[in-house]
Order: sequence, then C-alpha cells, then structure tokens
Amino acid sequence: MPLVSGKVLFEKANEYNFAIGAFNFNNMEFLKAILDAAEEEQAPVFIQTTESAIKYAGIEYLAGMVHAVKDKYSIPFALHLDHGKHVETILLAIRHGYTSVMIDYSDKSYEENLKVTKYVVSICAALGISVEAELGKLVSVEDEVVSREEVLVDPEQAKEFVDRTGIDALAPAIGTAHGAFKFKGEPKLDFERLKKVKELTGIALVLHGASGVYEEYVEKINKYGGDIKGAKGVPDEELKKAVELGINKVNTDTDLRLAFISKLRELMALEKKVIDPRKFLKPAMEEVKNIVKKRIRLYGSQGKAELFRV
Ligand SMILES: O=C(CO)COP(=O)(O)O
Ligand SMILES: O=C[C@H](O)COP(=O)(O)O
Ligand SMILES: [Zn+2]
Ligand SMILES: [Zn+2]
Repeated sequence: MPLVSGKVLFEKANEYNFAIGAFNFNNMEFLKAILDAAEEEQAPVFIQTTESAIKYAGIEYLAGMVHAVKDKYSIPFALHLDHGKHVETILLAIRHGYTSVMIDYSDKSYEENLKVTKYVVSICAALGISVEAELGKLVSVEDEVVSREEVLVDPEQAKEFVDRTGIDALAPAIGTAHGAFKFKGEPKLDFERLKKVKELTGIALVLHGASGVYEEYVEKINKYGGDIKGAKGVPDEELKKAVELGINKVNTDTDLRLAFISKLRELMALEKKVIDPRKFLKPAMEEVKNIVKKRIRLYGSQGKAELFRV
C-alpha cells in the first residue's frame, strides 16, 4: 500500500476505537526499524519527523528515503510533520510529499493558535493532507507552580477550536511531557479531562509525551556509562486507559532513543575491538524494532492494516 493521507488513519482509528503508533525518526536505522516492525505487526503507522530532525538530516534525505522504500511495504502509513512550529516548514513538508502535518502554535496565544491553524487547514484540506494541532502545554503539572487549569487543555475551548479550525486531530495536554523525565512523583494523567474533550469534540485525539521509559533500558544505560537516573514515563496501564478513552495516535520518540542508545552503550563497552559501525548499529536497530512492535501491540493496532484494504 502506498503512503496514505493521515486523514484515512485518523478516521479509521477514531471509528474503531484504537490508537495508531506514531514514531519519530532522524535516520535510516530508525525509519527501517519502524516500518519493518509495523509491517510484521500488520499495523498502520505514522512515521514522523520534527523540525530538528529536518535540520539534522535535511528533508531531502528524510522524505527521499521514505519515497524510495514505500512500495516495499503492504501496510498503510503516513509521513507526518511532528510539531511544525512554522508555516514555512508546513509548506516545505507538503512540497516533499508529507501526507500529514502538525501545526503547533500551542505556546502562542489561543487566538493566534486558532488563526494560524485555520490557515494551515485551508491549505491542507485542498491537498487531502491531514492537520493535527495542539491545545494546552505539555508540562508535567506536578512540578509547575502554575495550576492544572492554566496548562492543561480546556475541554470547552477544545470544542470551539475544533469547530472553528476544521482540524483532523487534536493533541490535548492532559499531563504528559516530552522526554525521559516526565514525572517526579506518581504519573498522573487527567483522564476526566480527556473524556470530556472526546465527548465534546468527537474528533481523533493524539497523545504526545507518551513514552513508557522502561526500566530495562534506563538500567542498561546507567550500567554502561550513561546517567539518566530518575527517568520516568507513562506506565502501560495508563496508556491503555488513555486509548480506551479516545486517544487515536500515540507519539513515541524517547522509548526508541532509549532502546537504541542502551544497546549501543552496551556493545561499545563490551566490544572493544570492533570498528565496523554496522556491528553496533544493526543490533541497536533490532532493539528499536522490538520496542516499536511492543508499543504497537499495546495500542491495539496490530493486525489493523486489514481495515484499510477494502
Ligand atoms: O510526543 C512526542 C513526539 O511528538 C514524543 O514523546 P516522548 O518523548 O514521550 O517519546
Ligand atoms: O517532540 C518530539 C520529540 O521527542 C523531540 O524531538 P526532536 O529532538 O527531534 O525535536
Ligand atoms: Zn507542542
Ligand atoms: Zn510531541
């Protein structure tokens, strides 16, 4: 199956109540690991790049690789721009064949977010490209001086935002944060808020900052020379509940990084004579593939490629 619009993925996941994995990549190793894993699981998937990924590799490389390999895969997948902070990047992504974009004006005023998101939707709608936007701020609320009301999504405002912009998917801030240090104390997602947003909008919802930050990787990294003590993520049970309550796309980047780096650190520490990068990168890539498969099963999207073959 060729690249598909994110619209198709969002619609089906919303209709059938499951979540599609969205995984970030910056290079060939991650891209191949993600697509191979999704193919083996027969799961639809979003492969996504941030602006900093584009800065790192160049969009020609990132999009070029995707377009070069797309026909090798039978699963439906979308090439998505993650956290597009500038309209220029949205246009760049469109020119390079991205089939889905996120316009992230969540750190600007509500009115500005509304205006720019609406503009992006007007462009993308004509091209059949899906648009994701974000409301609220992705900070771990417990270590904020500000109150939950100030940083988390306001469900009534979410409804108005969705109605006025015509977006395909919304990322509501419900207490998760990006990176390996999400919570100081107990993980706490605001499920009541999530439920309300779903009830009021009915739209496909996206969970950012969803990585599990699994102990095995954190321990291995610390054991072989790293120092990420105190790293903590979203427990699998919480994530499952979020999916049950209406999350349809789950963004994971940190877990892939942890899987990759833990293997790399281990091998670099143990294999002192090896200088062929592939001897390190191949097992690290396998580790990424394993975590992607595990996450796909957790969201309930394994085998769901079937739904798209009509
Ligand atoms: O939200 C993300 C990318 O947009 C990634 O979140 P994690 O840092 O939890 O993997
Ligand atoms: O927001 C998502 C990422 O986890 C951060 O990615 P980045 O380092 O490519 O900007
Ligand atoms: Zn954001
Ligand atoms: Zn994110």
